[in-house]
Amino acid sequence: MSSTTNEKIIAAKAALKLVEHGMVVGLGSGSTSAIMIELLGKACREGLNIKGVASSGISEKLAIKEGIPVISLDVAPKIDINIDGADEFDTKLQLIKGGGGALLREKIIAHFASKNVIIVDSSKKVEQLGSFPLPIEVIPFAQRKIMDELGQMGLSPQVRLHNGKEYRTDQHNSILDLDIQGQTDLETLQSSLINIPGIVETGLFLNTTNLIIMGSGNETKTFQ
Ligand SMILES: O=C(CO)[C@H](O)[C@H](O)COP(=O)(O)O
Repeated sequence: MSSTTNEKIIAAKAALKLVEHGMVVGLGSGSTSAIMIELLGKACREGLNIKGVASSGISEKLAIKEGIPVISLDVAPKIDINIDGADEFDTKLQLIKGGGGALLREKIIAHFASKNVIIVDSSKKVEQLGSFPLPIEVIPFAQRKIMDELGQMGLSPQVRLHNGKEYRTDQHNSILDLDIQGQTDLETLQSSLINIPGIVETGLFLNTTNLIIMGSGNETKTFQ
């Protein structure tokens, strides 16, 4: 097993300790969240009584396979805890997410959750966000014009591809990956992007996270 995978498992095991009987749990997306879902599934099979709200079709399928009762956000009375991964984080608990293309539902769940826990391996910690290209979800109808505008803003948008075709999200939208290196005013960047009609959401998670659990070697480090 790679040291990165080991760190993801260690972080997920630490997060599992925060999940209590009766909770509604937000299920993140990506490889670290998949480990989390597998751990939650095992705990459910051993008697833990929780319900999950999935942030992507892939996570939903995995959760069902693992035996976690999955409910839709609409019928969830609340989300007690949301456990998700990240592509980058800084010590101000700001994140870039969306490497797996699930940023919209991930951000919706994060907004409605009482507590947001991010689980990561140590490669995800950065001084300043932006080495990882920022994913944004856009309506395909407006994609070409949005790309022109983002190009003028110096953000070098790239259309995300999958198997040689344009990637489509669970909501049938496109993902553009932006170069935000050197951008320090992330709140303003978020406002500028979200104000462009056709940009549905961005992968900047600036004020949602309560706790980050990072696997570091055989230990965890926390940021809160
Ligand atoms: O935001 C995400 C998916 O949209 C993931 O949480 C992010 O890409 C991290 O993935 P991984 O755990 O595989 O490194």
